[in-house]
Formats: sequence, structure tokens, C-alpha cells
Amino acid sequence: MAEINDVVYQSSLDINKKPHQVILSKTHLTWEAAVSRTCDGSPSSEPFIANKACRQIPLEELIAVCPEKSLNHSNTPTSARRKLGSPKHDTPLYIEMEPMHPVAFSIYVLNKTPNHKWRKKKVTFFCGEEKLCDTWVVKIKETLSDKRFNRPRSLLVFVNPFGGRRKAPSIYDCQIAPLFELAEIQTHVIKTTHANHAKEILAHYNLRTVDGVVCVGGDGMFTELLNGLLDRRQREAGILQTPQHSPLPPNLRIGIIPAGSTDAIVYTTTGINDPKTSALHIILGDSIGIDVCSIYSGQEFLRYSCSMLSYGYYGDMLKDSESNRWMGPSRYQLAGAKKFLGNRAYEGEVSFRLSSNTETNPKDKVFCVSGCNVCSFSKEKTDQQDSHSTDSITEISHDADGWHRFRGKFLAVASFTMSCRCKLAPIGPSPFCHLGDGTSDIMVVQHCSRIQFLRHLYRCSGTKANQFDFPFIKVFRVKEWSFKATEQKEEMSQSSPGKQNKSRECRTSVWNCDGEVLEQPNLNVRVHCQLVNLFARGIEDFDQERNFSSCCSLCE
Ligand SMILES: Nc1ncnc2c1ncn2[C@@H]1O[C@H](COP(=O)(O)OP(=O)(O)OP(=O)(O)O)[C@@H](O)[C@H]1O
Ligand SMILES: CCCCCCCCCCCCC/C=C/[C@@H](O)[C@H](CO)NC(=O)CCCCC
Ligand SMILES: [Ca+2]
Repeated sequence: MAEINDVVYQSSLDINKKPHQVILSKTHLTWEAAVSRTCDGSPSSEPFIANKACRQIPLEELIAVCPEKSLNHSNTPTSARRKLGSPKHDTPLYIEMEPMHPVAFSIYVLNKTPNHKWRKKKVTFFCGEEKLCDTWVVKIKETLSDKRFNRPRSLLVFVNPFGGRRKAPSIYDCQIAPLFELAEIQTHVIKTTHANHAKEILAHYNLRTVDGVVCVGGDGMFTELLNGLLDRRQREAGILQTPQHSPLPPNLRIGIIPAGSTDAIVYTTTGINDPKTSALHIILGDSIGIDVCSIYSGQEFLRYSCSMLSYGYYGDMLKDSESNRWMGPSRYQLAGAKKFLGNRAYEGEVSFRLSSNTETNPKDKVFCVSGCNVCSFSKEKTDQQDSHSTDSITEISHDADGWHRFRGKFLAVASFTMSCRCKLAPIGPSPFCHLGDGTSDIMVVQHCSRIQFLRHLYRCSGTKANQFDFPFIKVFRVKEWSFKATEQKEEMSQSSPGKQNKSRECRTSVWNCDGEVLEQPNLNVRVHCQLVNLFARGIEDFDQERNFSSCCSLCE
């Protein structure tokens, strides 16, 4: 076997009844069939890839290790068997007894399957004697508990029985609790009884007792946790929540087990809305910083948001859909179709400061992937923000202070702080938006015909990323923006006063803020680069995944 650095422990163990040399290092667990060829001839950095009899698992991908209490093995020494009958018998009778102590242990390893779905895979090692088994289990657990793996030991979990298809309690009990138990994560589980329940608890909970906060629900439930943690942090630090102050980051990571209607945040940060995949991201201690918007109405702080904030079409759609919650996720489609037929436009003024990074833009065809360079670079630059902006936009006015202004009649104004992937929009309504670059993509859909708007919506639901390629759509990458509803100049019909009154109603829309209605039409919004950390790693590059599967036989 080729040389392995930082060996923690090694011995011979049986896998599938064949002896193997097993080595635990600080970074990997490796095993090689004892009779097989050595791994010579391969480059020293990848010594085991060439030899199929060798397996090497990075410890980052080791989910759990457990003694196998119920397993025996043909190699089990006779001490684990009980003699029956009289000693005078020539041939003693033996009955297989369950060993008092385990003589085998299993490891559960990450198995990456297509479409970003993660599962666990089990490999069992037979030790022959209990002491060796105990030692292996202890050594692996000790190594995994090293701080650099950053794995949570204890979690506060909120289950929203009201969101999505109302399946959050069964999703948690049947799929997630057993995984957390396997990984020996302590949990305090709270089933919420009303909206804002989680936020109320987060205001007073002893957060020092947990390593993370998890919700089983949708985007709305995540946003509740986000707001709960951020409010608490600012209150304790004495930070005022005004447009002039920058919020401090919370100390805890947030995990999302998807059980909502859209699940855009989990979809965008893991690549899929799959409860078990999310649980594995949490167990393995993944971490990614995501941008958060702080939203104000004048000087009044309203809330924090991190996915879509949208006025006009999506706001009206959300408001209309609330009364049909019983329908689950399809309520959005019904309300969406109604509002589409209404083709209602609203007057307003959008102002914004462009991103300081002029090398990226909402149409640049650069996806945000796990380990994204744009996000890493933006985080480094966060503290050195400047007000530089491009002059390339001619349709709109801009002031000396770097603010651009855009007035008009809009079907929709939307800011995307992440791409907002979801089932309806598989690469997201703003596909090249970044999770942690400190910016949002502002999209303005000018009043257009139904057929034109339908073409835009249809393209959002596809994968060509061409939804912005229309003359009635403008899109900007911004770090701060505001919206002001302006007076609606409706044509007043002298001959029909009833119609006149009707046209004066509802001159403003509402905001759809991560799936919650905000009634104030006039908003000021600032983006804070990577203000919170999630138990996720962003969407893994497909090429990377392909390379992984060819180098690890567990994933074949
Ligand atoms: N027990 C409860 N009863 C009523 N509302 C609740 C309860 N617990 C939480 N809520 C509220 O339900 C709202 C919506 O929940 P959630 O986001 O989980 O589902 P969803 O709206 O169906 O999904 P999505 O946001 O992904 O579209 C949350 O904002 C939360 O405040
Ligand atoms: C002709 C085909 C038309 C297909 C339409 C495709 C357009 C889909 C865009 C989806 C944008 C989702 C953005 C994320 C929003 C979430 O913060 C929010 C809360 O979960 N969900 C919705 O508002 C629910 C949004 C539902 C939109 C219909
Ligand atoms: Ca962003």
C-alpha cells in the first residue's frame, strides 16, 4: 500500500469476508485488499485510484460510524459462541449467540447520485474481537469531531406543519430524525403552532446550547429563522436597524429541510429540494455564506430577505394565493394564471446603485457554483465598497451620487438576491445571480402585451437563460435600490363614474418578500454580502461530479 501521511490508526479488518489493510489518517479512511497488488506506479497524490481493490474516502464525506450490535461473522472467534451439551461429547454442539459486544462496525459514506441528490452508503468492517472494534469506532469518531470538519453536534429544529403539502412532521420523523440519530446529533424539536412562533422562540432561546438552527418548511419558514437570528444578534449587540447601520452576522448556521411550496432557497443552495440531501449537508457540516437584503420603508426597518422580492405580478399573485393555501403549491399556479390574465401594470420609480464589480452582470452566462470565484472575491472586497458604477445605461438618468433612476409603468419589478431555482424555474428566474457576491439582480418588466409577458414567463420555466432578452425587460446588478410608487395616470371615463371609482382603487401592488406579503409599496433595500451561513455548499459543478464518480468506486 502506498504511503499515507498522518496515520491515526491502522489494522487488518475483514470486508465482505476478505481481509483488508485499513488505515485511518487525519483526512481519509483507506482500505486495500490484503492480497491485492500494491498501488505502485500511480502518482503519489492519487495512489489508490488506479487499483480497484483500494478505496479511499475523504473524511469530509464520512457521515457516521456505528458499532454493529447485531452482527456476527464466520471469522468471529469462538469466544463469541456458547458451547452446548456435555463436555463428554466428542463433537461439542455450538449455538450462535449474539455477541455481548459488537465485533463489527459500519461506516456510512456520502453517495452522490445524479441531479445533486445525496444518499448514504454503508460499508461494514469485521474486526474479529470487540476491543479492536471499540478502538476503531472511537478513533474514527475522535477524528471526525475535529473542529476543522465544523460538524454540528446539537441542533434546534423547527417543524412547520402548515407549509407546503403539510407533510413537514412526517418528513422529519420518517426521513430526517433517523439520519440525525445515526450521526449522533442532539436535537431539540419544536413543532410550530402559529406564524412567527419560531421567531418568538429565537428571541429568547439559549442559543449557546446549539450549533445550528434548522427549519423543516419552505422559504417563508427559513425567512422567519433568518429574521429571528438577525434581530436577536442586532438587539444583543445594540445595533440599530436603520438604513445607516450595517447588520452583524448571526453566530449560527441555518439549515433547511425542504417541506414548503417553492423551496427556492434550498434548491438554489443545494441544487435540489430533497429532504435527505439537506440533512446530509447539515450532518457533514457544510457551510456557505449567502447575501441578505435589509428592507426599510423610509427609516422604518421591515425585515430581511434573501430570495425574491417582487412587486406587481408576483406580489398580486402571492396575495391572491394566500386564501387558497389548502391547495398547497398549486395555489401559486392558479393565482399566477389569474394575475397573468389581469395584465395589471403599476407606475413607479426604481432607483439603484450598480454593483461595484463591473465584470459581472445578470446576463453574463456565469453560473454560481460551489466554491464560486465571484462570491469568494466579493467577500474579500466587502469592506472596501466603493460607489463606482458604469455609465452604459442610457435609457435612465443617473445622479452624481451614483444613483440611477428609472420611471415607468411596470408589470413587475423584482429583485433576485439568488437565482431562485425551483421546480417551476429549474435554472431560476435570474440564472446568473450569485449566492454571495453582495448584489441583487433587479429586473423591471415594462408594461407589455399578455403574449409578450407570457413569452418571458415561459422562458423563465426553461433552461436557455434567455428570459431577459426582450426589449421590455431591463435588468441590472445592484447593491442598493429603492422603489417609489408614483401617481397612476388612469384614463378617467366621464361617461361611467362607477368605472372611474374602480380605476382609483388598488393603485399600488404589494411586495412578495420570500413568499410573505409586504403591504408598504415604497421600499429601500440594501444587500449585505454573505451575512448568514447556511448548511449547504452551493450547486456542485457537473464536471466535478463526473470526476468524483470515476475516482470512487462507492459511487459507481
Ligand atoms: N403552525 C403554523 N400555523 C400557521 N402558519 C405557520 C405555522 N408555523 C409556521 N407558519 C408560517 O407559515 C409560513 C409559510 O410556511 P413555509 O414557508 O414553510 O411554507 P410555504 O409558504 O408553503 O412554502 P414556500 O415559502 O417555499 O413557498 C411561514 O412564513 C411561517 O411563518
Ligand atoms: C407559462 C409557464 C409559466 C411558468 C412561470 C415560471 C416563472 C417562475 C418564477 C418562479 C420564481 C420563484 C422565486 C421564488 C420565490 C419564493 O421566494 C416564494 C416563496 O417561496 N415563492 C413564490 O413567490 C411563488 C412563485 C410562483 C410563481 C408562479
Ligand atoms: Ca447575490
